[in-house]
Amino acid sequence: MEKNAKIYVAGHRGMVGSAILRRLEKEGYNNFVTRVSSELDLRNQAAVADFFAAEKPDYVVLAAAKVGGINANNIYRAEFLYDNLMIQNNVIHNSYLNGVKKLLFLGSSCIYPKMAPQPLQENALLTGELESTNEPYAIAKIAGIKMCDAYRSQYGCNYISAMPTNLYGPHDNYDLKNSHVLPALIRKFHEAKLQGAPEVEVWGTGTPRREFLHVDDLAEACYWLLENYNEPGLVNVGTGTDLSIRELAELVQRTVGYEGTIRFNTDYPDGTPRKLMDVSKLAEKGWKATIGLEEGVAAVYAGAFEAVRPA
Ligand SMILES: NC(=O)c1ccc[n+]([C@@H]2O[C@H](COP(=O)([O-])OP(=O)(O)OC[C@H]3O[C@@H](n4cnc5c(N)ncnc54)[C@H](OP(=O)(O)O)[C@@H]3O)[C@@H](O)[C@H]2O)c1
Ligand SMILES: C[C@@H]1O[C@H](OP(=O)(O)OP(=O)(O)OC[C@H]2O[C@@H](n3cnc4c(=O)[nH]c(N)nc43)[C@H](O)[C@@H]2O)[C@@H](O)[C@H](O)[C@@H]1O
Repeated sequence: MEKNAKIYVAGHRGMVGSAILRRLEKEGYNNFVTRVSSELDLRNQAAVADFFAAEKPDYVVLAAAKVGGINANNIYRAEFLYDNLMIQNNVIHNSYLNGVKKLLFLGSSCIYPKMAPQPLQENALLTGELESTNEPYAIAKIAGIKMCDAYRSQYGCNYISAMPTNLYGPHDNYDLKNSHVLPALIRKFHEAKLQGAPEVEVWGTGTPRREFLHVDDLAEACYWLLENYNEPGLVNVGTGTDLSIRELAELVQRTVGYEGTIRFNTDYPDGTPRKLMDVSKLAEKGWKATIGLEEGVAAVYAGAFEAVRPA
């Protein structure tokens, strides 16, 4: 990308968008256009059309989305489908109408079938049933991938799709009802330690396995993709290693220094048993994650994670 190119980072205030913005600023890019959702609701087709016509960005990072953990996905099924479809359709279509040179779309590892062979390869997409708890969100993300490819096929748009695994890092969401597991556990153990609580509740059985990538590693991968990757289809972005939720809880317990007990509440769903991604496609092109989980969680905790965001 040209150093003076105008880059629109949609969702720049979120965990991923802010990490990508930090990475691009570090590289010397300084011609950004951003909007918070109260200024520009990306579900609003007319507002997005006016925004793109006025700003005409050269590049777009689409990191705006309705995002949440297993509980939020399972409860707000309509919002996860509607919001994400509207955001994607409006940003991708108006990028095309306004001649955006390249767009990076962010999907998620939940797009793969619940029981697909592990580690998950990109060609597993649409080969089986999805996990029910986040099917609406996954369907929206799959639509985004297919839309990028359809606009490449019909209009020659260079729109690429990256599939990150579960992420964590600065500006994560710590709302205990709607967040992902890692920020939730960091907050739960932290508050239990402060309050001297005898136990911490962990959802599910503790047996599912998850892969966790620090968001600064993701931002590095996204920068590489923006500079070097111009192919249709999708590319997994992860660490290539996973652990059980029980092991994760014990890791966070050690990091926080909490000495009480862990209680598993199976009233909550486990979700997908495992979703370890095959990261060889990006590894063959020279990118690998560098931040280990123990180190990353310690850094997040030491950063005295931000106040809980409004629900
Ligand atoms: N977190 C993960 O574990 C994870 C894993 C895989 C993939 N991803 C993907 O990464 C991307 C970003 O996720 P994240 O974790 O950074 O989420 P996040 O912290 O919740 O940030 C989402 C951003 O989207 C913006 N947004 C939401 N609805 C909007 C609307 N109607 N109009 C305009 N902006 C809107 C928000 O803007 P405001 O702040 O201005 O309200 C927010 O900054 C998403 O595509 C997500 O699917 C995330
Ligand atoms: C990357 C994201 O993965 C998401 O799936 P997924 O990893 O199961 O979403 P998480 O909410 O991170 O849950 C991962 C696992 O951690 C368990 N878990 C244990 N304690 C907690 C807790 O306190 N909070 C939460 N949230 N989970 C907890 C949860 O039951 C599940 O088995 C998708 O729903 C999203 O759409 C997105 O794709």
